[in-house]
Amino acid sequence: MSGIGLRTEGLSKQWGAFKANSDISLTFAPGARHALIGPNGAGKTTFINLLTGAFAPSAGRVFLGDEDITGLPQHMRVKRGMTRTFQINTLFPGLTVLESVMLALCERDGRHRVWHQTVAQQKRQADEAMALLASLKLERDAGTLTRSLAYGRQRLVEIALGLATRPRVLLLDEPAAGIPSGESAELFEVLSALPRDVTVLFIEHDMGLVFRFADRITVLVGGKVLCEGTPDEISKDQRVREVYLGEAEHD
Ligand SMILES: Nc1ncnc2c1ncn2[C@@H]1O[C@H](COP(=O)(O)OP(=O)(O)OP(=O)(O)O)[C@@H](O)[C@H]1O
Repeated sequence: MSGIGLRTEGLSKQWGAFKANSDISLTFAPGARHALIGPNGAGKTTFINLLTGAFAPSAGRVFLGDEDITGLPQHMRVKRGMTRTFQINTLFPGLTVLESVMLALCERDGRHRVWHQTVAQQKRQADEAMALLASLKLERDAGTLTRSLAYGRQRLVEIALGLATRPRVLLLDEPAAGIPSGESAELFEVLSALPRDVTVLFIEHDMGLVFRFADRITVLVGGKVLCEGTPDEISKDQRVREVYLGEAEHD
């Protein structure tokens, strides 16, 4: 499948009088590695929740390619090619890495309620799962229980489960949260090597990783877009330095 863009128009989320997202209009180009940054409470996770359909917007629209998906439930958005990972670990601890990915493939193919599969089907699925694990440099962990993996590798397995849905847009909410810094760079190396037909939007607090791996950056502050641009433009933007990067002491 080819890459697909994502666009929002006037997206807003309000709880009572509190505006967590205000009038956000953004475009994420097909194949982009787009970072969403901003101080704590800026509304980044809320925005992702509006994209995935976990929250209904108070106003505004979401487009996947040319299709208006604002009214679609979450599982239909996954079917259309939009997948997310979470800040928290959501793995089955008692399954091996390979079993976990094969389960995700079964689910994708609608075979999770079928008790019988032919040997040929199983083989195809195992081959696909192993290829996916290889693309994330996880093949040597295929037979390991997910609970026995180092945390950084567990996060990679989560990304493998997301990729098993064959996303065209992958939304990552702090994929490196809780990972030691050496391992988080490795995780981002793997992510940046994903095929360009997957559009990646990620939330990340580590400015080193953001500036190394993003080709576009959007800065959210107080639920609004402060600015958007290339890493070079963002690093030179005086407003960003004052509001956000000053805090993170990025140079
Ligand atoms: N379900 C909810 N009901 C009410 N307020 C909420 C809800 N979810 C989030 N908020 C509020 O919206 C604001 C934005 O939260 P959000 O989690 O989107 O920020 P964030 O930029 O992702 O922050 P962080 O970087 O700390 O994860 C916060 O003040 C939060 O308390």
